[in-house]
Amino acid sequence: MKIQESGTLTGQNLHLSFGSNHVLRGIDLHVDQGTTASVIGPSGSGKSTLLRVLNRLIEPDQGDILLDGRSVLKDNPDELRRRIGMVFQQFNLFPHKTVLDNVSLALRKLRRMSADEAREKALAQLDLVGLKHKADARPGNLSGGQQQRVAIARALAMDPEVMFFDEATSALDPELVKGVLALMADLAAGGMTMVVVTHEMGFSRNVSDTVTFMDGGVVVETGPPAAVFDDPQTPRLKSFLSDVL
Ligand SMILES: Nc1ncnc2c1ncn2[C@@H]1O[C@H](COP(=O)(O)OP(=O)(O)OP(=O)(O)O)[C@@H](O)[C@H]1O
Repeated sequence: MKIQESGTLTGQNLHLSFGSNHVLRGIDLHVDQGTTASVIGPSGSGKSTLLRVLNRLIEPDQGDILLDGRSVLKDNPDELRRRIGMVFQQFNLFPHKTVLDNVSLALRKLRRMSADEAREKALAQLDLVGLKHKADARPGNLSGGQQQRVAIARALAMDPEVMFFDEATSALDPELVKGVLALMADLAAGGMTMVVVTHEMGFSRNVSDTVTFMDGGVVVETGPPAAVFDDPQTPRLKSFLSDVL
């Protein structure tokens, strides 16, 4: 994996409404380059929406997004999405293409690599996630955990500065969750900058540098895992933790 020397990401006072539903109500989130921020909170609190706003799949109504201290809102949104890799709950692989083609396609189309170059890079990336031997398989013949590791390889192949994970293990059978979380932990330990929306409290506590607890579209508490999990300050976080731990 190529570790980037840039990738400090900041969301400032982000607001977003869907019609009359004010989903993000002034969110601040800061992730230093080389660190992992996890975002936790009850269903509907706005976690996924925050990720989509931070990579400009949805434009914020208000607020700013900075990469390495520079606002990116006036840039072409494709430029930001090129710099941020995204892994979704539902892998989003092309079912009719091989695993290798799934990983190499964007390298050829967006990075204009030759077929040989893209193949080489895709195989190296698949090797990193332990799936080089599945290069010629179709996604449907892989387990959910393997498919998610292919999706991670596909995102990493683009050399992103930051990786976003949106409940990457929520669709997996319990026995497959561990392998994907272990891969994510390896990436974090290797210095990747990551924002991880997760219901996996063990991962959040053990792997993150910071934990942000959202509820009702606001950040209720944020801090290092020990503070958030062992010394919650607000009734809302106390109640959430007593429900999920
Ligand atoms: N595309 C959309 N159009 C309209 N409303 C939306 C859209 N996406 C999300 N919402 C609404 O925004 C709110 C926040 O949803 P979001 O998916 O961000 O929450 P979440 O914290 O990620 O929840 P979960 O943990 O269940 O995934 C919800 O009320 C949801 O119904």
